[in-house]
Amino acid sequence: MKYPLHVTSEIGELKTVILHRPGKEVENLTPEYLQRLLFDDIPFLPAIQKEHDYFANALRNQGVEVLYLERLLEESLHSIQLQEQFVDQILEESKSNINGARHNVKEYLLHGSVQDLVEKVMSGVLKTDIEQEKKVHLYELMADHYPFYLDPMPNLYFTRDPAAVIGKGISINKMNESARERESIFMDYIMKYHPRFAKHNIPKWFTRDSRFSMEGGDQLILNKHTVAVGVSSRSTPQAIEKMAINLFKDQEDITKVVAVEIPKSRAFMHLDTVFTMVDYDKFTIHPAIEGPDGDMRIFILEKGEEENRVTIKQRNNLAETLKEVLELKDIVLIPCGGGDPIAAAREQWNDGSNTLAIAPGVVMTYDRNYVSNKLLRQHGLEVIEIPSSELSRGRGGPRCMSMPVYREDI
Ligand SMILES: NC(=O)NCCC[C@H](N)C(=O)O
Repeated sequence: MKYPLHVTSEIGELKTVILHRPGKEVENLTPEYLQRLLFDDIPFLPAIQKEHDYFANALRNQGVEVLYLERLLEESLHSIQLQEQFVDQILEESKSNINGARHNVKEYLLHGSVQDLVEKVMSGVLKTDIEQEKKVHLYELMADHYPFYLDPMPNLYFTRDPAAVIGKGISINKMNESARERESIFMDYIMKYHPRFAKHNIPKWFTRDSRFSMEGGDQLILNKHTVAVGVSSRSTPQAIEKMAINLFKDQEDITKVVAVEIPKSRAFMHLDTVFTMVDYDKFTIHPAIEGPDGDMRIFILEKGEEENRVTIKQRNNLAETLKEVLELKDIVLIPCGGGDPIAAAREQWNDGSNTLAIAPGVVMTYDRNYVSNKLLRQHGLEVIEIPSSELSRGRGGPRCMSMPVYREDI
């Protein structure tokens, strides 16, 4: 069987991708919990599903194999024993909400098909889901005070963040936000138990038991030698260094990890919300990540002399650093919203810089970012637009909504 993981760039022809079709979890959002669950508004489920289906079909029309996270997880939980083990881990990691009610919630989750199990875990378990006569604790009787035993996971359709394939291996991420912490359990199970992945000895460059967080939106593979990682509100320098050491040991071609510091703000939560690669020498950028005179804090990590050490060189200009590490004479930075302060801020808020390259020079973007889309076309890119009224409410774009597992080399 063909080795299932291979990603050596951001732009190589995309062959296989993992998506999650938004489900009932987004209907379990209410205004009170929006901020904690990292949403700015409540999507209309039939409409967000329609837009997501359009996205998946657009990928298929380009010859991309679309795998769904929910199906992969169901196929991974192929024995009763694994289903129980999975539920125990989910309950363990959701402990704040299930004090004393563990047995009831476990029984509720395991009663039914494996599809039901996965759907219930993703959509959350409401106090009203458990029969009234089984409840013995005060908090269980107070659904109005807090409605959930298990919180919903509305951010699951951003499959980019909980894990990232790099080269022949994977980084199973330690999520920074508690609302997203459990999401990376799914990819851990898929890699360990799904028949497509389990029999290959897949290297893990980073694991979710780390004390320090890192999320996939910050992990960009510039070419087969170079990975860029955002130092952001979500990804820590400690995690980046740890992953760099592991990559330098076992991913033969990787020689450089470039840590790019970005402002710690909600609008710029990951590097891919402000910077993506769209062609061999072209990148989208939100100009606000550069300080006055284009200054930034950028660090190039390389393998150190001593075991488990790296050497670090500092740089301060993104364009110059990209030319240096990619060995290019020139590069083009395409500013989100054309650099106009209003259009740039508006389109960046709706993920105007968050493009998904499906081949060199061919990208998927949200239709609403018409200023940025026009500019990308003026720079010679082929732009495939995705409807985005509802998808954009979760604050992520086409790159955030996709986890590439196989790309052709460039
Ligand atoms: N890579 C990305 O930027 N992903 C978007 C994640 C949005 C989600 N609501 C979050 O705050 O984590």
